[in-house]
Amino acid sequence: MELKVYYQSQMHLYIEATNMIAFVASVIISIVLSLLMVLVVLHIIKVRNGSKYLKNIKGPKPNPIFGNMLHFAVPSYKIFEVTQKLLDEFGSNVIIYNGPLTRAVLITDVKLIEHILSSMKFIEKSEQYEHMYKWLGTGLLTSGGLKWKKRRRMITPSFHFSILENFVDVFENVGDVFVKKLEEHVDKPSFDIYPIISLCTLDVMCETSMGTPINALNNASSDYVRSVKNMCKILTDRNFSPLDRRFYPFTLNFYREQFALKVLHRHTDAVIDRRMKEFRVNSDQSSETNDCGIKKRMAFLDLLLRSTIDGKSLTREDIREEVDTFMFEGHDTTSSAIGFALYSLANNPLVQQKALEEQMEIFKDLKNTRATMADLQNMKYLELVIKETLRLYPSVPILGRRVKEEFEWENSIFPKDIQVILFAYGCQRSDKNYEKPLEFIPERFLDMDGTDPFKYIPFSAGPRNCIGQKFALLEMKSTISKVLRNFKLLPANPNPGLRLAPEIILVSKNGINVCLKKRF
Ligand code: HEM
Repeated sequence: MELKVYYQSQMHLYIEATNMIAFVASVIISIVLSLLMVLVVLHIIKVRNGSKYLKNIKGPKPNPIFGNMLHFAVPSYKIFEVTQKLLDEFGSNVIIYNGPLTRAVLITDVKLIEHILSSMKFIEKSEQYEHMYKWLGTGLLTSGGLKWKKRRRMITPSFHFSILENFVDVFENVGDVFVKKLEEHVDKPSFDIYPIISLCTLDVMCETSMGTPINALNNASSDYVRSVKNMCKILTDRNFSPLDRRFYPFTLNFYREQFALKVLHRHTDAVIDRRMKEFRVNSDQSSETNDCGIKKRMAFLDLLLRSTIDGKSLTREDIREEVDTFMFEGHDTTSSAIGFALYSLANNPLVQQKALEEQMEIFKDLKNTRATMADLQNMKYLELVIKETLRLYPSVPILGRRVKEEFEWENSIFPKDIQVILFAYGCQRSDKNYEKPLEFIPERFLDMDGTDPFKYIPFSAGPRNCIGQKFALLEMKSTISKVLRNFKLLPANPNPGLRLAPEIILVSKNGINVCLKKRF
């Protein structure tokens, strides 16, 4: 009898629990359905109301829930293919719904690119750059408005010729270690050169921006090096995540980011504190010379310590923003460009031969000479090779801006706050802008005078162009020249080619594979 009562009560509990679950499930389903309904209605209203705007700009039909994002739900190395199809179908500017209610315009029209890039009205960055705030704060790359203007004015003199000249030694020293590392791969039929280049450019940026070597080439597993790499990966993941940003704190990357940030900021803060102390101690003497009276090399950090805005020195946080920005913006961009330049030289033997002949004219002893600033400036053909590399493989393939003011363009009104995606990669590979656009022809830059400068924007253009482009060009010349003089570059065997993908920078998902033979 007791057992029966027990079973009955258990059964009763079971039915109650089942009813409760069914009730909760139906509430959740109703909420989700209502939200979807609201989304669909808002989407329809938005699309209808939007008809006043962007009248002459077409795009694929958006889905009320995902917008056009399902088009981009492909492996990252297929994104360029998808984008090209959209441009072929809808013209040189395309509307893309990057969510149910938000849209952006993908732009390859050179005149429209010029209109946006050349104007002080359109200097605000798009919302993707906000993912970088935790690491870079609002330094030169991510800031906008008055803060950006003041910082730009303050930092511009740090890239003066006389300051860059001091960095040539750093390029050369790190380049020597780089060549030693490459020697470990000589005669292999194929190897991915990119990871070694990336450590090389990290070493250059650490020493030039903080004045402290990190020796990444020989210590790739140091906490700082791993954290820089992890942060770059996390930023890429966030840019392509279909998850709404509000869910980010519930992802593993959020915790990885916290950890990486601690390491990165601790390192930069420690270097800044040390240099600040030295600066205070030396401020009565000339801190620009060492104990023997020899002129010391100034890192960007030292220049920032001496800078003022509105008569006030920068705080530690201000300086950290800029130093971290140089670390981020200066290392991966340059490694991408060096990687694709070496790949292009390996796969274009006649171009490589011409570049080598130029090196032979400049250096009597190809192997043991260190390049000077004058040597680097004499590398005219190598400069064409680098320019052509950045045309076909722009390190920053996409530039994002948020339009802060409504404007009209060829009978289409661009609404305030719309995001525009300036597609440098598409523009620089279009047959509207270049003959034989997919061929690697450095000589094309010999007679580019008088053609539209906005069809070539690897360093962006206008007021927010790359402040580090001269630095980057010198670093690239120094590094590529060393590789050319020490090794013959050959295509990888077998040659897997490149699987290009627009991450934060342009990458090849299957690596940058080449083969090296020693020249001596
Ligand atoms: C091949 C190498 C490089 C390429 C292709 C490149 C490209 C670019 C591009 C396209 C922008 C504009 C980004 C945007 O509007 O979102 C930019 C901005 C910037 N770059 Fe570079 N960059 C390179 C190297 C460097 C180096 C070596 C440094 C530092 C030493 C640097 C520092 C910066 C900074 C601080 C900005 C922000 C400028 C501003 O908004 O005022 N870049 N770069």
